[in-house]
Amino acid sequence: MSAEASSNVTLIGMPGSGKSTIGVVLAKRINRQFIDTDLVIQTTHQRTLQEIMDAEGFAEFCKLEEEAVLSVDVAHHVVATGGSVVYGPEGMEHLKQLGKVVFLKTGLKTLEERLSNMATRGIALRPGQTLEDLFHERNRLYTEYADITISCDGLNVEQICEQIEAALA
Ligand SMILES: Nc1ncnc2c1ncn2[C@@H]1O[C@H](COP(=O)(O)OP(=O)(O)O)[C@@H](O)[C@H]1O
Ligand SMILES: O=C(O)C1=C[C@@H](OP(=O)(O)O)[C@@H](O)[C@H](O)C1
Ligand SMILES: [Mg+2]
Repeated sequence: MSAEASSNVTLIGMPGSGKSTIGVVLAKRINRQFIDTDLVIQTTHQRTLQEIMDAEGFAEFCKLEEEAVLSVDVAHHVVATGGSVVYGPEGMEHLKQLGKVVFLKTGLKTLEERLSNMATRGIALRPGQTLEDLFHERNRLYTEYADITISCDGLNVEQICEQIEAALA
């Protein structure tokens, strides 16, 4: 990995774990640009994530998400991803090449409190899958891909940024 490429920091974790919120604050604090792959998908396809998910379904959404991730070619960025990014192994390999991958680990209770709008938030749930099922399935994948894991429960955005910065130093 080149020094230039390794300057990126990619945030992964469950929907509601704070990737988009923390990403932009972290970028400002450590003087990087910010990119959210959810917005790359939306602007590329000129549709909201929910519209894509409703029209195309889970498998196609994941394919479009991986394509969007593979199109990201940046340096000195904080990259916030969508929670389902870990279903795309090639996309994850690409993000690992671009820099450090940080897992924002958040407990199920915190996520349940934050994700009151599950039905409209465009979460890639398979038929019959609950948030708890998803939580267990995804946590294994996030852990596998993470270079750094931050336990976020009980911390505010600034405290999480401080922990990420300390782990990157
Ligand atoms: N550390 C935190 N403490 C309290 N609320 C948070 C924290 N991080 C994120 N949030 C809130 O949780 C919600 C989901 O955050 P978001 O950044 O959209 O998560 P993600 O991008 O991982 O889905 C938002 O309402 C955000 O304000
Ligand atoms: O985890 C998921 O299944 C998803 C999370 C969303 O992003 P956030 O993790 O930023 O909410 C978005 O990519 C899409 O709606 C699917
Ligand atoms: Mg987000």
